[in-house]
Amino acid sequence: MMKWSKIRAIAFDLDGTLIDSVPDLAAATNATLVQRQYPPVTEALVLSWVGNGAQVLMQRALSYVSAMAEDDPELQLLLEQTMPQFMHHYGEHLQKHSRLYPGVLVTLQQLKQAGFKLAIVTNKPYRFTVPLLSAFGLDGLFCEVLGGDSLAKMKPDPMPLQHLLEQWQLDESQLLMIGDSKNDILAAKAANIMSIGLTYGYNYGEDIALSHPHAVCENFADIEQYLL
Ligand SMILES: O=C(O)COP(=O)(O)O
Repeated sequence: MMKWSKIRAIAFDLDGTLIDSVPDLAAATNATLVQRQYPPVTEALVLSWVGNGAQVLMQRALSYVSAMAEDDPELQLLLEQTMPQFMHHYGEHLQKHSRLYPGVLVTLQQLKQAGFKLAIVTNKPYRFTVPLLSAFGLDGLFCEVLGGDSLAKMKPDPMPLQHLLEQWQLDESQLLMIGDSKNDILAAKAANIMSIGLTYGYNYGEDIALSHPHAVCENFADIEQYLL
């Protein structure tokens, strides 16, 4: 039986949960596409491609503009050539237009104050995750930061969450995953831990409730009712 009162540590997703990062991801995607002589795409399209890390985002973007299938070997080759350009552009944009969602900073501070161990478990490459956290004054709050490339597998694989369980010597009932995407909820279920789904982020246009997290919240601060 899963119980909120057992939770001692919380893993947070980043994009679409703590930070609205799509404006900068879209700017970097478009700078890359234009550099490759493709037309730019809308922010709404980029939003629908976020969730499985930088490489898959660019793979979806290139497939869209070139009309090649995502698994076409020619697209794979193009992707390999294009990734360094995307990584450069995203490094340039990182926090230009991104913003923290309402209530994030205060709620995280209160949870830390209450004694919860906090971690970031994102599919964003690690090298962008750390500077983004510090740009928004969040860096001191987390004892562990795992990027999409920190371990051999990323969400929806449970590996990053299993890593935290092991690292922190926690029982499965003591770790909670909070995120906006089905990748977060699937990873939590595969790791046999509790999860909260947030409705305001990016989930490929799907209702997060369809992934059956243990609770659904409309605002970040609403998570407090289960924890404080
Ligand atoms: O970078 C992505 O594709 C998604 O990142 P997230 O796991 O923080 O939502």
